[in-house]
Amino acid sequence: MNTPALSLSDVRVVRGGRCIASCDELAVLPGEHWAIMGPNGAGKTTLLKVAGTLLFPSEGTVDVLGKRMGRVDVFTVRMQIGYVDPKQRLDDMSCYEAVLSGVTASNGFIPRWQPAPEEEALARELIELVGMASKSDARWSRMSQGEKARTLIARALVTRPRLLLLDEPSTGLDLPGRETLLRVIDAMRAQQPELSSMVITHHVEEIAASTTHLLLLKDAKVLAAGPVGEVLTAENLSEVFGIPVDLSTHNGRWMAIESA
Ligand SMILES: Nc1ncnc2c1ncn2[C@@H]1O[C@H](COP(=O)(O)OP(=O)(O)OP(=O)(O)O)[C@@H](O)[C@H]1O
Repeated sequence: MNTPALSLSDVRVVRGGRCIASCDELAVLPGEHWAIMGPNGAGKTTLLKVAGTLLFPSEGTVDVLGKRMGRVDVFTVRMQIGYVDPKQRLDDMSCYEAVLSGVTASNGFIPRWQPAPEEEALARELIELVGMASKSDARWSRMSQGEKARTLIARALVTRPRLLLLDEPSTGLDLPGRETLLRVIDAMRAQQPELSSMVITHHVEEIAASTTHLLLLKDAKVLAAGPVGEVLTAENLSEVFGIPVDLSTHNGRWMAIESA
């Protein structure tokens, strides 16, 4: 059976008496790659945190990688989830050390910890995958935002997660930086066919070509969810963002502007 990487049912997150995110039904299958879009405050990060077992909903059922939240030790599930928050700060270590530190999920290199040779080899492989091989000695404090984003993705992949969750990975990147990051995301998905991923983004130009599905959120509710070809429409974008939108495609990617 194709057990979903993530399954949400009647989920509601309530804070201060207000529902800040909800989702009636959602299943993310192995090999599916979802983009999550919606206006500021729509509840995107809140839902991603629920998916990452970092936040428990006030109501509803959450199954992550076949395990029901509330019935299992979340730490065992978390080891199979890669969560990338580009705002995360790491100690001032090298790219190689930062990636390896993902094995122990520590923000710093544990002095007496010795990585296994396979872990070192995987770290090098992932550094290559994210295009940081020539900068594996670069220190965190001197990395550009794009280099940090790529290092954090490699770090999240070092435990070979089955579910990868990225919260606005393109934030603050210039055009070449964004395009490099999207190539990294496409390459990573191609290399790991069983991986499922969810990526929050604010702009359709930041949706990687390998994206299979889209979740649109508005006012803490799901406005539409399904295959990207069906859900990513000018009509849906206009409704979710509250302005008339023209949408076009180019080489398997998308562009959106306000309609004249
Ligand atoms: N702990 C909390 N207590 C009360 N309100 C919260 C809490 N965390 C988030 N919120 C509110 O819930 C709403 C949804 O927040 P969330 O961060 O999920 O939105 P988002 O769609 O990711 O927004 P953005 O695009 O601005 O990052 C926002 O109005 C936010 O202020």
